[in-house]
Formats: sequence, structure tokens, C-alpha cells
Amino acid sequence: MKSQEPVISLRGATASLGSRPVLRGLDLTVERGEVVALLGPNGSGKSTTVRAVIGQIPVTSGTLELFGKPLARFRDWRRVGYVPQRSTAASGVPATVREVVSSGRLARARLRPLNRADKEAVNAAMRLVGMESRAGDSVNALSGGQHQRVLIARALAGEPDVLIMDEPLAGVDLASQQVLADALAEQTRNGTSVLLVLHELGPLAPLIDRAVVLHEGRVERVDHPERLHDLACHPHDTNEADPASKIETGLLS
Ligand SMILES: Nc1ncnc2c1ncn2[C@@H]1O[C@H](COP(=O)(O)OP(=O)(O)OP(=O)(O)O)[C@@H](O)[C@H]1O
Repeated sequence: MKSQEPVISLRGATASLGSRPVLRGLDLTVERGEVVALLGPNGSGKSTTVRAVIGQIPVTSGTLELFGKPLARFRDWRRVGYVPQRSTAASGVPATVREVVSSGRLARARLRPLNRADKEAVNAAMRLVGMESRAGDSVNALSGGQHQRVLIARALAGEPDVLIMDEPLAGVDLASQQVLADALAEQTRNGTSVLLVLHELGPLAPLIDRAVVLHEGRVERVDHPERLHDLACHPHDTNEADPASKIETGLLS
């Protein structure tokens, strides 16, 4: 692979849910080592975009490439870590935190028992999100924010080259948000690329290289997060005629 090839490349992508067209010609690129936030109002297609990228929703026209390969030929899923939109790690299954996080290592271990390197990666992932002391606890005994930490640790345990996360901070208290922001900062320092859906930039703002704002299944605007942050905090600085002024009306809240 050439190093210039983007980690994720969507060109003119369209996708539908049932009979409803949701992505309507979406262009999105995540370069190596880049952190890209997807923003936009409810229903603009953010979740659909990330689910299309991981192959859960078919792209009906346009192109989608991962690490320079068309999705249909992409096999190296261990390079991809995915944290779905808020769900619980538990689902009634009596698993411990360590077991759930270890499941994120399976694609790397390929059915052989976890070796020492695998176990170290699992411990490191739990440590990174501040859950190492809860390793032996049942995930059924965790709070919502702790579940979210475990799901992120599960994705990190596979040591992915790209992390794709759908609203990773939803329902997470401020202290946990900061723990997760620090964990992600550590990952990105190591060169991991990130695509994440956010409603608020919050403590992740300093990590984000590019914010992509969707509207009705297309990219409405691409900007540096500081500019969006300024608009959200000082909406009166914006010009009514400027499409940027739309940013204040709930795109970041
Ligand atoms: N299963 C489904 N069948 C039909 N339409 C759906 C389905 N799921 C979602 N949609 C519609 O697809 C559109 C895009 O949804 P999507 O979840 O991608 O938006 P989003 O930007 O992630 O929204 P949110 O901020 O609310 O999470 C919405 O109009 C939604 O109503």
C-alpha cells in the first residue's frame, strides 16, 4: 500500500435505508493519522455514514475504499476498530469486563488462545480507559459511562489502525469524557486514525483535525473544530447570510 492512500475514502456515495435515500452523494476522506469528526443535525446521515464505512449498510453508488482497497476486496478488518452507537456491553450476558475487552482481540488472535502479547494489549486497553481495577467485575454491574469505556477498550484491544466511533461520549459524565479523551489522545499520538460521530466537540475538540458537517446526506461544510467551537460559543459573531451561521442552531448541541 502507498502511504498516501487514505484510510477511508467515500466518493459520491449514496445509500438508502428501506426506501429512504439517506446518503446522497457523500464525499469523505480520512487520511492516515487524521482525526475527523462527523457533525450535523439529527437524521443528517452520520450513523449511516459510519455504518456504510464498516460495510453494515451497502453503498449503492459512488465508491468506498478502506486503506486503498474497494470495500468488496477489503479483508483486513483487524485494522478497523468500531464502537457502535450507545449500546450496552452487557446485553444480559454474564461476562466480565476482561472477557468483553478480550473479545476485541479475537480478530488478531484468529481463534488461537490469547498469548502474552494479546493479554498485554487487553490490559493496556483497560488501563487506558481507567477500567483495569474492574477487570473481574460483571459488565452487568457497570454504569452507562463505564459500559462505554469498556466498549472503547474492546475496540482499542485490537490495536486498530483506524477507530470508528458513533457518539462515543453520549451519556458519559464529564469525568469519564476526560478519561476517554485522554485515552484517544494517546492512541492518536501513536498514529491511529479516527472517524467519530459527535454532537458536541467537548473535551475531544483539541484532538480533532477536521470537522465535517453533514446535512441531508451530503457534506455541508468542512472546517477546523476551533472555528465551529467559536461559532457555537459566540453565535452573534456570525453573519445571517453565511451558511456557517447554521452551525449555531443545534449542530453542536
Ligand atoms: N431502519 C431505518 N429505516 C428507514 N429509515 C431510517 C432507518 N434508520 C434511520 N433512518 C433514517 O435515516 C436518516 C439518517 O439516519 P442516521 O441515523 O444516519 O442519522 P444521524 O445523523 O446519525 O442522526 P442522529 O443524530 O439522530 O443519531 C434519518 O432520516 C432516519 O430517520
